[in-house]
Amino acid sequence: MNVGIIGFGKTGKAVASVLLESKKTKLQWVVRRSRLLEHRSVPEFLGVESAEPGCIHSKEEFSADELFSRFPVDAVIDFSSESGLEYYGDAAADHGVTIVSAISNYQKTTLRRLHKLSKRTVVMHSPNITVGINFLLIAAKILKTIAPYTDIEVIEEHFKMKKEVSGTAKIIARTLGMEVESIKSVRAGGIIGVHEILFGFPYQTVRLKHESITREAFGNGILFAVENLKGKPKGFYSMEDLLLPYFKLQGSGSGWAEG
Ligand SMILES: NC(=O)C1=CN([C@@H]2O[C@H](COP(=O)(O)OP(=O)(O)OC[C@H]3O[C@@H](n4cnc5c(N)ncnc54)[C@H](O)[C@@H]3O)[C@@H](O)[C@H]2O)C=CC1
Ligand SMILES: O=C(O)C1=N[C@H](C(=O)O)C[C@H](O)C1
Repeated sequence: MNVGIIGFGKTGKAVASVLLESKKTKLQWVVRRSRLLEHRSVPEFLGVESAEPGCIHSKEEFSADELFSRFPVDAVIDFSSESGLEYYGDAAADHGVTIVSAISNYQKTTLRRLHKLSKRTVVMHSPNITVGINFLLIAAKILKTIAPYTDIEVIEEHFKMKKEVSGTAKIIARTLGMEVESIKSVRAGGIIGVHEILFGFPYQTVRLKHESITREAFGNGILFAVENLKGKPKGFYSMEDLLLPYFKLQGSGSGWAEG
């Protein structure tokens, strides 16, 4: 699958390195704000051997329409910022390019715009694209259904410079019917991303916890997403939509629960 990345910052670089290593994707280009490194290649920048072009472009160089026409991709992956969609959204829909947006904190208006684009192409949005956190979210929903009486706390930990409350934590809180103001945030050092959902039962505590050890974890999530979006009809998808089919365990089951 031919892919392009918008945003070549902390996470875009890590995701690009994972995509270059994968045989499932071919990195055609990355688009960044600055003209620095223009026309160099991501493999060269990362110092890795790769036959993939991974050409570095600045958003000033081409319109997105020109970019998709000259360097076609099957999917565009967004690790830029809220404003990234303005640059590529319409052109992606015009060219039938799948949109995978990983922007964690969208304003309502931008989210509505993304939904509108999903009428014209496949769109996936995930504020946290790791398989682990989305599995946790499904597990938390199940546990809350089993034990609606528990006290629940959502704790998120990130690197010192992250200003906003994590988009992941907000989705978790909203999914569990909690106020986003109740989220506990820790900012320290270079923590990549930790999310914990604590269920306080009367005589026990259940902690569902996920830790992104390096930003390459998000690259693995992207690989899962593009693989599972293949062949999907136009529409709006979350990582949960892609994970749920895997919850139907095959066979009679051989777990310990059968005693
Ligand atoms: N969904 C997920 O799993 C994850 C989401 N994120 C989100 O991804 C975004 C980027 O995170 P970081 O890489 O840590 O930030 P960063 O600030 O290190 O990198 C963002 C890059 O995108 C560029 N950029 C911003 N707006 C742009 C535009 N309109 N066009 C082209 N380039 C643009 C910036 O110049 C910068 O180089 C944030 O919203 C963050 O919350 C980050 C990690 C995981
Ligand atoms: O900014 C980040 O880095 C991350 N942001 C996402 C969020 O805000 O939820 C996801 C991940 O935790 C890393």
